[in-house]
Amino acid sequence: MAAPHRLEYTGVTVDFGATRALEDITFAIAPGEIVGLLGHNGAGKSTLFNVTTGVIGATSGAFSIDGARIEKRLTPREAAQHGVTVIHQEPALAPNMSVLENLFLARPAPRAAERRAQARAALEAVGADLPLEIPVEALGLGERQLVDIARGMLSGEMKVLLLDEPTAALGRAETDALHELIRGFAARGIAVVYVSHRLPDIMEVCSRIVVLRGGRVVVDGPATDFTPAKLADALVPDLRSLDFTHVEPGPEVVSVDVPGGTVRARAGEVVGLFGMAGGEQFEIAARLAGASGAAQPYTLGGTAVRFPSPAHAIRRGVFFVPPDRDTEGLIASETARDNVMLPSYSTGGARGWWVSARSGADVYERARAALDIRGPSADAEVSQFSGGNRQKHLLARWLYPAQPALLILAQPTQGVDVGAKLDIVEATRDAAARGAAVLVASSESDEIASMCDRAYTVLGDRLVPVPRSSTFNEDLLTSLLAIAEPTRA
Ligand SMILES: Nc1ncnc2c1ncn2[C@@H]1O[C@H](COP(=O)(O)OP(=O)(O)OP(=O)(O)O)[C@@H](O)[C@H]1O
Repeated sequence: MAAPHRLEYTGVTVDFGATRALEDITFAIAPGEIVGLLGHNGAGKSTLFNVTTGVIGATSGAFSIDGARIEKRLTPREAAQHGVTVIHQEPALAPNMSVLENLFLARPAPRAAERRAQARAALEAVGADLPLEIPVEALGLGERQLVDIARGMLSGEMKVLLLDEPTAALGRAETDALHELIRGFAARGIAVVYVSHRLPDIMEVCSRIVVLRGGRVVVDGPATDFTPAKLADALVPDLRSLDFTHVEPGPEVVSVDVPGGTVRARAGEVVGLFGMAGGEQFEIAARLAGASGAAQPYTLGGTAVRFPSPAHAIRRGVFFVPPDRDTEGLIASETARDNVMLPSYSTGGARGWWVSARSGADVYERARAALDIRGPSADAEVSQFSGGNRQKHLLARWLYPAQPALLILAQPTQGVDVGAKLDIVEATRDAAARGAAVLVASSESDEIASMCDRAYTVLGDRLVPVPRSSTFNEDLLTSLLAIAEPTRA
């Protein structure tokens, strides 16, 4: 008789009130398979993971692990005991506790010597030779993810590994290392489900592709059947092209001296700030918006400014979308509409923005249509929207209620699906066409290339202007390598 499937879903359906997030999900994964789970924002990927890890219960249907059928909702701990491990983009670890303490957090710990031996074995299994006593906050993101995976290994035999956008914030080398580790796990018979909006990552490691749309499985086949274009088409059948028109730039809006040179942007321009993952470009972005400890003096619309807080910057039309959407941007318990309209309610009237002439509801609906936001109604809590649709709310807040003078976006299209990327690029180009200067800070060269008129590459005390060209994406990477080389030597 054939070995049972490692993981099998049979008729899993999940309703959130009137929203059906998953409908009759039925598919099985063999030991050693690496399945790429794809779908646009709100398609149901996180919901399926949450059912599998016991975060939520299915409305109907069940799943089984190694043939053992699981009908009722497990606690997350029971799910771990069944061999289910999940890795998120940002690992859920206690930052100021040590590696060792984190490994045994919320689980029965053996005696000290045994604990250390088990910890070492688990870290070795994930290829992480880390000191046990160092606080987790001292580690890089890639290393923190490895600690998280090692934690999963301590629960017993790992049977199923769920990866939820694990590489979204990783650099190339860390991504390669993680992929190698995933392949190793698969070779040992673990079933892997890999969620990512980065199609090249999926194509690189997955042996099979499952696409969700509207909570249902719409495509299921071997990865070799797909080209990137075919995949994009399966995800968003009516994908438009990424072209945009450049407007003739107006007067200079911003000029700021940073180590290595001066960053300038004119009205109508979208200018990239490109660098390493977690690099200086994000600090520059936050400083301009008053969102960093050190207030940065610079020239805005011809006058010298220095914003001690985001509120000061907002009053001058400097809007900032930070990279970490959920913790820095949105208020989970407020409605979707209020999350978009909130800053305008407090300051809009005084400045006579057009928001004051219309009701907030109109503005919200306009933003929602322009960004193609999908999910529950405007009155639902924003936490009920999927990750990508939450992100669109944050962008909507700064793009629609008021016209920005300077719009600063950090990784605006990270974690959103291919269709949503286009919506965001269009909305950003539109803000520029209406007269804003836009700065886009990113560590993804293709994100910069998809929306910017030109860019600066920043690293350490170096700043290199990169003009747009037909090889813009490669030029960005080359410029980063060129300034990174001497510092490595
Ligand atoms: N707590 C909740 N309450 C109500 N609706 C929810 C809740 N969580 C998710 N949903 C809805 O379930 C659907 C599926 O969302 P899910 O988060 O699974 O999507 P996803 O595929 O992971 O999307 P993304 O790529 O944007 O993270 C969406 O319509 C979402 O609005």
